[in-house]
Amino acid sequence: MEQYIIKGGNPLVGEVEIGGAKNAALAILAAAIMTDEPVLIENLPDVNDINVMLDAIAGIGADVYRIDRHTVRINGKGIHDFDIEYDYIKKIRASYYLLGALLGKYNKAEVALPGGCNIGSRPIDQHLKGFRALGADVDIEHGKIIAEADCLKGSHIYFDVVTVGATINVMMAAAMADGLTIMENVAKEPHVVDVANFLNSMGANIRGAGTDVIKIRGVQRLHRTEYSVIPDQIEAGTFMFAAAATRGDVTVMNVIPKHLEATIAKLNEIGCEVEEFDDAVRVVSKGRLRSTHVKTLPYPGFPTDMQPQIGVTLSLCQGTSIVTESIFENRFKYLDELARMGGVAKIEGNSATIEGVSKLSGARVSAPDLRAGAALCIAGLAAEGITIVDDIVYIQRGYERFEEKLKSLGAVIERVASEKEIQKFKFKVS
Ligand SMILES: CC(=O)N[C@H]1[C@@H](OP(=O)(O)OP(=O)(O)OC[C@H]2O[C@@H](n3ccc(=O)[nH]c3=O)[C@H](O)[C@@H]2O)O[C@H](CO)[C@@H](O)[C@@H]1O
Ligand SMILES: C=C(OP(=O)(O)O)C(=O)O
Repeated sequence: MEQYIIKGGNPLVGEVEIGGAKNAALAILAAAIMTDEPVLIENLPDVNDINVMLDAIAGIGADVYRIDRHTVRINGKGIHDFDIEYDYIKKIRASYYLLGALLGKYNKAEVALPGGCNIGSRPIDQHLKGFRALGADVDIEHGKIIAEADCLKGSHIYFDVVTVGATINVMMAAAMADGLTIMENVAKEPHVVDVANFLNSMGANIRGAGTDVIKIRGVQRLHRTEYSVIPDQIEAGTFMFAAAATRGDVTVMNVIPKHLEATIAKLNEIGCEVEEFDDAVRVVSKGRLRSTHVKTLPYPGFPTDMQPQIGVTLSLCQGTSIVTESIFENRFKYLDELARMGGVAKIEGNSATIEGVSKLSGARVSAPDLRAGAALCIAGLAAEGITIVDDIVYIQRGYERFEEKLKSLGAVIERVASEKEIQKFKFKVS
């Protein structure tokens, strides 16, 4: 098992290139199999979840040709199997997108119940409600979701909760249904818009993505396209909070500043200077930062996927901050790990009260999930002494060359795989 070992205390300084959005790319890869013509996708992040999705679609017969680390050509013509057996696919959340894609194209799909980070109970009832409204029979048997329809028919669907996954999944299936689908109370995240744009570039007729109501007029076939995935707002935000927590000066490059508004607002509130450019944002963090309150909400609210990163930063701000997690009930596990480093927080229900401390001290901690793992690395970078982060396999699900990017900003961090390497690192930096 690999670990990160970090010697904290260096302010992060410099420029860092942000990759394509994992959560947009995963849905786009699934949607790419909905045509029998070749689709070229650029700006893919080279992370584990993407590789699992590529293997899964190749496993059912799609032609997958990796042009380079960030570009792939996919042709769904050869798909011969609508049953996703592939062992790893059930471990990723986005496996559920293959249901919408296969159901839309072939009117049938069998996919293992999805996994993903253990951040809450994560039901998929709204996905199934949407498929059923389109006329599919949906059952769960032996750990698999089995969906089938004679013919999908457009429908009027009101989602009971705002869900990114169900919005995208049902949108994919409806793209090839007969007639008009109207989806209300949908998610407005940038990746919902990106997937709609991608499907439209293949000939779909989807209007309203980015608002509360999406209207989809089904088409009979989709066609070839070339598409570049949007930048990852969560990767960008992670580096922005790393700059804040280490009192650094970091410019995140290749971003869409509009997608980062909630993050920028919170950085301003705690006392960072934030400068916006056309496709870059600079964060300068000087002196002691001050506390603030934050509540996670669907976009354009503050993203739940950035809650651990701001939580760690707030633990180094003067005063008391309250963090309210309104999307997933189990996203505070990083605070228990942070306590080993001197962090002070009290969790009550879906709120954490974080008392700012003047310093954190390095310790051995475990990444409980993807974003919590990244947040603990931020803590290690800001702390005095050496931090070891175990279970970085979670971080590798969603961050490309994380340690290399951090190193380019002056961080002292290594990816190691044994106690011997840990000792070697300690000797080198002592
Ligand atoms: C692979 C991927 O893109 N994952 C993202 C996706 O997860 P995911 O698609 O799982 O998250 P959703 O947006 O669907 O979930 C939002 C809320 O709706 C609830 N819900 C969801 C579906 C459903 O059928 N029933 C239901 O009650 C969930 O429990 C949660 O409280 O969006 C989350 C919210 O932005 C992000 O944290 C995840 O990083
Ligand atoms: C929680 C996340 O991913 P997943 O939904 O795939 O678990 C995430 O990207 O922060």
